[in-house]
Amino acid sequence: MKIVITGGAGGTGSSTAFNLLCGPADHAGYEVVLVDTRPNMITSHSMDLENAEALGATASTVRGGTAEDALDADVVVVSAAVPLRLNTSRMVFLADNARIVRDVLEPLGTAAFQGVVLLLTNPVDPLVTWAHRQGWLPRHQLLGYTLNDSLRLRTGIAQTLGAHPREVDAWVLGEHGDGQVPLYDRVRVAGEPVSLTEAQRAAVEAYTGTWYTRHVALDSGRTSTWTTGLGAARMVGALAAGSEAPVPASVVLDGEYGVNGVSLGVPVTLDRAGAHVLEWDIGAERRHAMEQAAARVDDAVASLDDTLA
Ligand SMILES: NC(=O)c1ccc[n+]([C@@H]2O[C@H](COP(=O)([O-])OP(=O)(O)OC[C@H]3O[C@@H](n4cnc5c(N)ncnc54)[C@H](O)[C@@H]3O)[C@@H](O)[C@H]2O)c1
Repeated sequence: MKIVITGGAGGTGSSTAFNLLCGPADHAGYEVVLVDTRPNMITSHSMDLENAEALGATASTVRGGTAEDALDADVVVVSAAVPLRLNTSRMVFLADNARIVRDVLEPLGTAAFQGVVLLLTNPVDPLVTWAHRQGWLPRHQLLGYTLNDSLRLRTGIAQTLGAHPREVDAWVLGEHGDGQVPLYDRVRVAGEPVSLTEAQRAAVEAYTGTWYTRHVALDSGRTSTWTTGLGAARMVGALAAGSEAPVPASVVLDGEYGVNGVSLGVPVTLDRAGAHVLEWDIGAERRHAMEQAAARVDDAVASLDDTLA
């Protein structure tokens, strides 16, 4: 498996590489290639990470590379982006990051790329939607990383109920942004269904609803690099080996959940071909929320088309 990380000198990209090198022993050895517009930083990470190979659980390797490495990769993780700055919505990065994503993905479209792209760059749903509309990649080969919303919901529930987050199974679909659609009626703790009281739900939402703004307001200049690198590496592992375990990811929908032609977070299974959408019965209220989230993303893409025209 050749895994190219474009933006690999940055926080999430280098964390993804690290987690791929340390990954579970049942994952195959990966050839991890770091690509970035900061060559010295790539060299720095490669010199550091290649020494960690000796402690790795598999025969994975890491090296620096160039943009051409992506063309024959099995998976391209894209975390290339402009630097984080103070904001209250990921949408402020849409136009600047779309230009970067175009530089990365357009050549893949031209080269009839056969692998899968996992896009981390924000705002992830409009960028996946927009990139798909350019005709560069079929929808199953282009997925956006949205796992963190569900992880934050699991953490919020765990803290509220005094459980360990690992025991909590809880899902957020919809937009990786204001149009989140949490599935409170599917919450399980230690395998058992759990119904939160209004007060418990309010406590959870106080955690999840403010996580992004609280973190950005720290003005640290860093994103959620540890969680995202670990989550992205796990998803690469599922893409490589194939997995029946559902995970959330943003995929352009083709009528599923009442949405057409817009990418939103939905449950998927992963294998070498990419993402396969699972259609769960989420009820009329949440289907409506999915449609509203799709309208928000669609509006953002329309504004982007105007900006880039
Ligand atoms: N989807 C999610 O849940 C999630 C989670 C965390 C971060 N993110 C997003 O991921 C992106 C990256 O975050 P980060 O913390 O790694 O940022 P970062 O600033 O640390 O890294 C971005 C890297 O992209 C590189 N880059 C810029 N233009 C490039 C180009 N044309 N080609 C190759 N490399 C290029 C930069 O040199 C830099 O090393 C941001 O958009 C962030 O919001 C998404």
